[in-house]
Amino acid sequence: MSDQPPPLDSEHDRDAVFDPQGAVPTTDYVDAYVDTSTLRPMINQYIRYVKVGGGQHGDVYLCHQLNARFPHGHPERRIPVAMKSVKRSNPRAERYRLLQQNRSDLPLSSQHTPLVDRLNTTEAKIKREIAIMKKLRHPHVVRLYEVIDDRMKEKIYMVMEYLGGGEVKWRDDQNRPVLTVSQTRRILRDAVLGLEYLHYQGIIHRDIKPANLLWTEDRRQVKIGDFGVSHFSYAQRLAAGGPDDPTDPILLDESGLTRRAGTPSFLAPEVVFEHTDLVLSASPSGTPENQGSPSQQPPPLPPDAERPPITKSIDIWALGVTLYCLLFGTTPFVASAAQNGSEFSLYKAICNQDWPVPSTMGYDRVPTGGREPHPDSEGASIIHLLDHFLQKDQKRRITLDEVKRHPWILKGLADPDKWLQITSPKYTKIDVSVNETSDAMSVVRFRWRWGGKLARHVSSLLRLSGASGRLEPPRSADDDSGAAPHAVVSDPQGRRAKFTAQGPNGVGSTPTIGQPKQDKGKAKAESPRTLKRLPSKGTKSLRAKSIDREPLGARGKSTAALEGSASKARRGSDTKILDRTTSGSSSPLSKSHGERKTRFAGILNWRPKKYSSPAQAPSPAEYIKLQTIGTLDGGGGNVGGAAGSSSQGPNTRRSEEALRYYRQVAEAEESGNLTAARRASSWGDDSKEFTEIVSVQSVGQELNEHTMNVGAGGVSHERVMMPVAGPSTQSAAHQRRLTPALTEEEFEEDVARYGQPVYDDSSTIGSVVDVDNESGSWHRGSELDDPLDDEYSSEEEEESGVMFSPRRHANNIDDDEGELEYLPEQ
Ligand SMILES: Nc1ncnc2c1ncn2[C@@H]1O[C@H](COP(=O)(O)OP(=O)(O)OP(=O)(O)O)[C@@H](O)[C@H]1O
Repeated sequence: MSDQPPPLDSEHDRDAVFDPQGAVPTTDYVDAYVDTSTLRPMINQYIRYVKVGGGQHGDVYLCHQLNARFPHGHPERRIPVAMKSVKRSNPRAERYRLLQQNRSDLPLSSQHTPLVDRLNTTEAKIKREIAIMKKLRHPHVVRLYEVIDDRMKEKIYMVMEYLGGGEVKWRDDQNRPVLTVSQTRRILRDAVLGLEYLHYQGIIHRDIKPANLLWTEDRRQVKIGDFGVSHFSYAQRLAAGGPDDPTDPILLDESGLTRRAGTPSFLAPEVVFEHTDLVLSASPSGTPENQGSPSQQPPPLPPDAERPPITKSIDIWALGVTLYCLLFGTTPFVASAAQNGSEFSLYKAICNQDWPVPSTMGYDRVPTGGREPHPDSEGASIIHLLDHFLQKDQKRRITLDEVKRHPWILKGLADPDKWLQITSPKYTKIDVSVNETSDAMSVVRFRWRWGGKLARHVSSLLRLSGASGRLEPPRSADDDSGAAPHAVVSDPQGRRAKFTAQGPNGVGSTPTIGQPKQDKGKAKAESPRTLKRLPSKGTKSLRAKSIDREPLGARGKSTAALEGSASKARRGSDTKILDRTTSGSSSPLSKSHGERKTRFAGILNWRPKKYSSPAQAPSPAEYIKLQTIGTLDGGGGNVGGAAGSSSQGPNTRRSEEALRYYRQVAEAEESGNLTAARRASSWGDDSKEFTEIVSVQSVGQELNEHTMNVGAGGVSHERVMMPVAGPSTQSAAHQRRLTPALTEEEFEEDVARYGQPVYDDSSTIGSVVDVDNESGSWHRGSELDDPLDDEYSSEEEEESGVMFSPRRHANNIDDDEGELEYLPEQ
């Protein structure tokens, strides 16, 4: 395997990686339609399918990005993405915030009130999450592709890489581990790499836990997601060797770090420092002799005791807790039942107690040897690592670099030195300045104009009749021929309009690596008539006039200003703590293309030909292959692992259920498509290896938990499919087979009520208390919204100003009143 894999940008290169270059674009309009082929709702170029997750601020949907530039059947014509829709204002969160502010015993000192919280909106928090995600580009970090932010709408949409495997599940309903030790090691490796990259970028995640590690669809890799409470530290970025580049000022507000956020069982001792006992503070190693027992409570710290700084080390602690969870099926520290499972008793335990060592670890029940394992045993190695992870004194806690070099982590890797070299975050550095971000704005759009009133009327008729993608007879899911109503092509220099004919389906707003340059011309040629047509007489845009274009400069500025920051408020749950379940509860074209290429030359390994220093930079294939080698080693395949067993633990699976739900249809209609995104994340662009790994799978094999849960880096015994159609064709029996996580009663009830199974989940819990104002309360995250929320006719979306209307197809544009309108450059 050569260091420099072949270039990826030959036309229709099936191994091209879906890895949009440049800044994440912000699209400043929302056009909502009903896709007439699938009767699914569409937002811009995205067809929305099922809800795969719900969080504090919004829901996450599986969507397909249509890319009409590719022919029917092309694997990249429809790329699965995850779309998180979040409301700008969350009345409940706002009420809670106001309540906090109004409570006289809960003064929020301005000193500790982050800038974004002074801005005081849910929107600011979302903006912060977006601003952070925009900076991230790593194989083990969930990627943000596009932000759809129409200021006239109530919701902001974040289009992300779709992780079809769902959250990492780590225990069954009996609190037994469901992952093998080998699988656990591979998950940890992935998480360490992702986290190392985050820290290198100056980002503290603050909510590392299994539920925020998402599986790729094939369960070979995990990626870190959910940056809702993450914190960007410019100081840390510089300390990590990062460049002194201009960045979003709102992200520079360091005060947010003093506010507690995260999930209680995963909070580091320094975060809940005030619960530390005096004895421990005198000898902060956290050794067993420092344990505090309820009967012999050592005195608490004096009030003026100095709080340790909150650093990236809190993520390392949380990763250690995560490792413990995966190995043992329980959290290392639990709230005391004697104290009614109060959160304070949990914090006491975190700060003062040692953690127990169960006799076996993993689904495969590997003996640990307890606290005194045989020195040569795997148990000894793991307990040693855990000891260093769960070091209460942050100064003595292990660093990620040390974790990577730990013998257990390196175990089985074919070439550990090489692995260490190529996974260094210095190869994955990315710098996206504010200017670049704001530059990635729409300058040209085409408007699909046709009977707005009629569209709304039809839409409402559809709603009244209860028609929906979910309940309607099946349509050809790939019958999406073409252009959706609008196209946005960024022109960061704001000089000229760029024409595309494919509308929002095109890559104008989400470019694709490997996209031949000729495509633009080709696209023009495909529908030249469209571009020349004049606006239709007497027709109305479905979009509000007020979102018409504004001067580029103004828009760019406003976007920059919008890049808010916020530490995401989290909600906690005493109940969760009591139940020991807290842990699991839970395109951009800008600047010149050449310049962009250069700027991103050092990013990852996807485009090796652009490395300035080939001798240093590993090739994508090398990176991936080594990863694969490392994860196929030493019992690594572990197909026998029980990851994500059928038991319905506190973490339910939505993404993977949704995926499996579609899989059968995919088999019927598409031949094993594997998105480039997935190839990128799993195998890179080495087509040979990809073929070797994927093509051996037995297509007709029955799906089951066993084969679906091979673990990070394991060998999938399933053919990897794209979800391509709605679930409506499935019989109840078929659905039952695909939803093992549901009980019989749940299944029947769901089918009776909704016509299909509905998946359950719960939100992350966390805190919005200021660490200096401990009396803040905890409360549970909201449950998922109405399971029918993914209907395009939802009241909520009407309230939000999103009206789905029937969408027309590009190949029908000559039929009647349909027109494309080109809005010229101002
Ligand atoms: N990119 C993705 N691909 C697939 N599923 C996803 C993706 N992102 C999120 N999900 C699913 O949606 C759920 C909620 O997403 P996320 O955690 O980002 O929302 P949130 O509002 O921050 O939630 P929380 O309140 O738990 O923090 C996740 O637990 C996961 O199951």
